[in-house]
Amino acid sequence: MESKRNERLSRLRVAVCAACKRLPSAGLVVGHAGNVSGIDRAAGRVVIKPSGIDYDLLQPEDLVEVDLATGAVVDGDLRPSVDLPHHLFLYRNLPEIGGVVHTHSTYATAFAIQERAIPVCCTGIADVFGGEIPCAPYADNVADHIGRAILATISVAPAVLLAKHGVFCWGSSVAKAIYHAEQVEQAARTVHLAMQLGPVQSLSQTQVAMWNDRFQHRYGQVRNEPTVGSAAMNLPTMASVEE
Ligand SMILES: O=C(CO)[C@@H](O)[C@H](O)COP(=O)(O)O
Repeated sequence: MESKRNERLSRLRVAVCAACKRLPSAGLVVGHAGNVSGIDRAAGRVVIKPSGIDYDLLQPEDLVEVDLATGAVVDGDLRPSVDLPHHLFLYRNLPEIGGVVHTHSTYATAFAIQERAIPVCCTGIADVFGGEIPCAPYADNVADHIGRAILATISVAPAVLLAKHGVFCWGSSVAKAIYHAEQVEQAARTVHLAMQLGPVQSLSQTQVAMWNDRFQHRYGQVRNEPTVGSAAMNLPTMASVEE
């Protein structure tokens, strides 16, 4: 029993470490910005990036393991990401999620600086997000202010922009959370370009629902894992972590 739990947690460390390394390689962060975490709900543990660490040097054993209920560090010599309280807040309030990613990716943060949602104005955004990517009002970094701002803003999309700050995304696994972070930036870049050409109009709710339903339920293969993200990165999914 104990060995299965330890095995799960070490696989989670591998997944979170690989996802961390994906942030700079996908162009979603510069320097030490951003962070990734994953959760093992059966163990009640969150594994998160250490604060201010070089992504190049990061190893699974460097990650910090935290107790979900208390927020106490239970394994790791390094200080956890400064954004740990927001990750914990999301895990405590969104029981279905398995991974959280925070970035300052360029185009998405440009929308956040303008305090503007990314509209659902093309089929790719409808597919992945099922609606606009909303923007939460500015929140300072004290206590659970950022977590509360995100929670109050969530609609259907597994992502929220944070005014004057960046992006928080999540998913049922670490791999899906990273996939959503990549897709947010792709959406922001595309919509930004479209806006240079003239005003953009959102798709109707009916059209958004049709595209999203097909993508979420009939696109790809039976497990419908994202074909970019977990497969391309060969990351373990939360399902395999839970096996
Ligand atoms: O947005 C922030 C801090 O407000 C973070 O994304 C930092 O850019 C990275 O912090 P660590 O995860 O390294 O502590």
